[in-house]
Amino acid sequence: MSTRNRKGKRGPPDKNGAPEKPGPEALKGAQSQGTDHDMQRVQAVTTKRILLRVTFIVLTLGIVALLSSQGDQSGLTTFVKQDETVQKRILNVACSKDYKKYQHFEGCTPRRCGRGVMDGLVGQDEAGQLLRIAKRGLALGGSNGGASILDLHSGALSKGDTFINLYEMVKANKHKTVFSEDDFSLYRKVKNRIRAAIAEEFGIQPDRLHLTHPTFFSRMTTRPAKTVHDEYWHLHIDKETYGSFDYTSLLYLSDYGHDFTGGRFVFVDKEANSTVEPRTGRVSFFTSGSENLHFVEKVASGTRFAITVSFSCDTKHAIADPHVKL
Ligand SMILES: O=C(O)CCC(=O)C(=O)O
Ligand SMILES: [Fe+2]
Repeated sequence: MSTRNRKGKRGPPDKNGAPEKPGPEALKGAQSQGTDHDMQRVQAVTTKRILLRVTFIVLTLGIVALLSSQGDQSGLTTFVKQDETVQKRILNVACSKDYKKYQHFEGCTPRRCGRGVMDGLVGQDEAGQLLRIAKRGLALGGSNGGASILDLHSGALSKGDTFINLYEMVKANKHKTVFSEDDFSLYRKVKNRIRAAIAEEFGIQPDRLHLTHPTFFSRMTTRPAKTVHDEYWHLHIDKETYGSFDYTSLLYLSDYGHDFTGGRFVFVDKEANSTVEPRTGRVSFFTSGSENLHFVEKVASGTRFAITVSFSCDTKHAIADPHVKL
């Protein structure tokens, strides 16, 4: 806005309607008085504008920083990042109403629901050894599509477009056993540690939690799916998908952003989805009802290894620890 225009409009009209012409001295004084006054107004308005702009910029930057620290524009937040180490991070979530329709096992069925991540539970050397076990077993089979599994308990192994039984194949081919008692002993030790951590978190006696089927190693790649078994990325509820699950845990054997991209675990919540970024040795666990609806993103590059270790409150669904099959 120009001060000259405002000044022109404000001058009183003379009798002819023309603005009165003040004398030179008056004009000088009036001009200098008007100029000082106007200068002060201009400065005040300019200062106010600068302050408003600075406030606006600071607020905008603050909001952008807050949003980027919490998630991206798609409403995705990160529960645990790959490059952080968490002793234990817990989020309590309200148990779904679905529990009413399931059989209740007092002292075991979740009364409190939630999810948690622990990085210190399984050592890097243990995770490395478990990865070698997974690779050794999966090398004897492997899906034609992007998802292969190996179940140490039953011997189920993806092969081509179907599954074979690794233990039967080994027996039929008169191979030496693929896994040693040390391998199984490590597997049991790690499984029991995960079980104890879940039991402690949810206030359950560990022996009330029974290992259940399916408990398996998984290998996920970028290969296109050949059968439905390769479609690991679907949204699901473990309790609905697997029936026997009450508490699910995942032990990651590879690193998001290093060994593979994509492949993050995603909890689907009302407000915003939240991811667990796999990290070698990281244990993620949660109650298996619809309060923990989830999916795994498609792997975009590399290979992702994990173990799904699942527990049931129902003794009918208990499976035995794996041993060397002779
Ligand atoms: O591997 C994962 O991160 C999750 C797998 C999963 O959702 C499942 O096995 O039910
Ligand atoms: Fe699942």
